[in-house]
Amino acid sequence: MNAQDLNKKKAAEFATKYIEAGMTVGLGTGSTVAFFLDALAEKNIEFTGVTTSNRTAARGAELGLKIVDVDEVDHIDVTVDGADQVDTYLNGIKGGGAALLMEKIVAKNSNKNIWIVDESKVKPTLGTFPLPVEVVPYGSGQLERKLAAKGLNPTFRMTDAGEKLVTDGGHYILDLHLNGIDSPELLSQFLSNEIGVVEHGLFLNTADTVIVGGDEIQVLDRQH
Ligand SMILES: O=C[C@H](O)[C@H](O)[C@H](O)COP(=O)(O)O
Repeated sequence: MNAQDLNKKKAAEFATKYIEAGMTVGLGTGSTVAFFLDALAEKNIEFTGVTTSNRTAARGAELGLKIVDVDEVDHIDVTVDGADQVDTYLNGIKGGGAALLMEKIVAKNSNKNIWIVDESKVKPTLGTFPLPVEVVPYGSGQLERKLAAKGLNPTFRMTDAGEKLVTDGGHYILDLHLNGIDSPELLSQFLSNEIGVVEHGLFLNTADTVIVGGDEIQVLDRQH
């Protein structure tokens, strides 16, 4: 296992401390969350897991975990998810695995959000990781041109087969290749107001705690 994966695994294993029997737990998506699912299965406690993607639902089922959809629960105690980049205010970019829409819905319905990342993902400012924007297929070419004219350097996310990637929700992803984001709040507002944008990967004021895997584990808590 390479150093980055080892650090993801360390953060994921540490996060299981926050999960108690009987809880309803939002389960994010991605390679770091995959380590978390393994560690949770090993912990062998009863809990209800709320999925954020077909991938997480399938892996959870393979591990014998109880997995339900978000509308089947009346609350979510805590959600554990990965992130692609996290800044010093604990804002982040998510969606590298194309699961941002369901992840944001689950996060916004959770009492607490914990992110698990390896140390290479913590940056002073956001934006060197391409920002995913989930868009309705109809008119997405027009939207791409509009975002390009704004200097936001969009590209459609493609599959290995050379097709436009389709998310679990049936949408496309436009990745914005930015050179840093001066104001995440303004960009978030701008994107949210564009017709055809379903959701974007800026997760602002969402994470309560970020667990950073490195030589040592760092636990960063949001200052409310
Ligand atoms: O859409 C995917 C998610 O936002 C992931 O949590 C994020 O991309 C981090 O993924 P990974 O743990 O594989 O680096």
